[in-house]
Amino acid sequence: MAAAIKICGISTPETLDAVLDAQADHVGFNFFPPSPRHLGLAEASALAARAGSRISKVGVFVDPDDDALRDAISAAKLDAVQLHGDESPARSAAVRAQFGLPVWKVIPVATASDVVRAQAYTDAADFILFDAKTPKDAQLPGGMGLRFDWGLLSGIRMSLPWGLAGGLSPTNVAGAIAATGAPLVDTSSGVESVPGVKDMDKIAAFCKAARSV
Ligand SMILES: O=C(O)c1ccccc1NCC(=O)[C@H](O)[C@H](O)COP(=O)(O)O
Repeated sequence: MAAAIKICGISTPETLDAVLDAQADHVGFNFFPPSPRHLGLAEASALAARAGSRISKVGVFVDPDDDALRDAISAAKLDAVQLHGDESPARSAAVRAQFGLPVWKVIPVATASDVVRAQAYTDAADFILFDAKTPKDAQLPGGMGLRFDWGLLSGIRMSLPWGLAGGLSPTNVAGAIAATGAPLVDTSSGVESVPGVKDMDKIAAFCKAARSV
């Protein structure tokens, strides 16, 4: 079965349309203010209205408080919440219980022990997204175009559904799926011309390449 596709960090109507035209499965809306892909509530609301129910809308957050989650979920009619910070299993479970949406917990990966850590979220999240661990002094915890050693996922047995992120692009996504068996792939900077500016041709090329495996 083809890997599902999430295009993250969409911030304009035109690039949202490219994602819809390419029939990606999920679109990511970023609610982390320091990100170049960050959306205000009014922008997110307008994009969500344009997308309607044609695609699953995933909100990306970094250690959000409940007010931030409530406002974004309501404005963007989110279908899932992606927790991309240091959220513990208890916090992840609390978000899920309070807001009644599936929680995607991001596990930053640099070593084999990071992959093992995902098991702690078995009863606290609905989906695990493995992403490259960014350096301690990095500006962002994601969306940096960094990849990790995909070999760390070799033979992986997960109790939760999972996906792969980190440095994926139209040129390497097919190889990434072939190497890891990832059931979902996620990209942000790999389909951009400069940070925060999505490229419609790259979005189409990414989706085509992901489906070629
Ligand atoms: O994209 C961002 O700016 C961002 C900022 C803070 C937390 C997460 C962020 N992105 C989340 C994603 O799901 C990205 O798609 C994922 O990190 C992969 O990014 P990239 O390596 O650029 O493809």
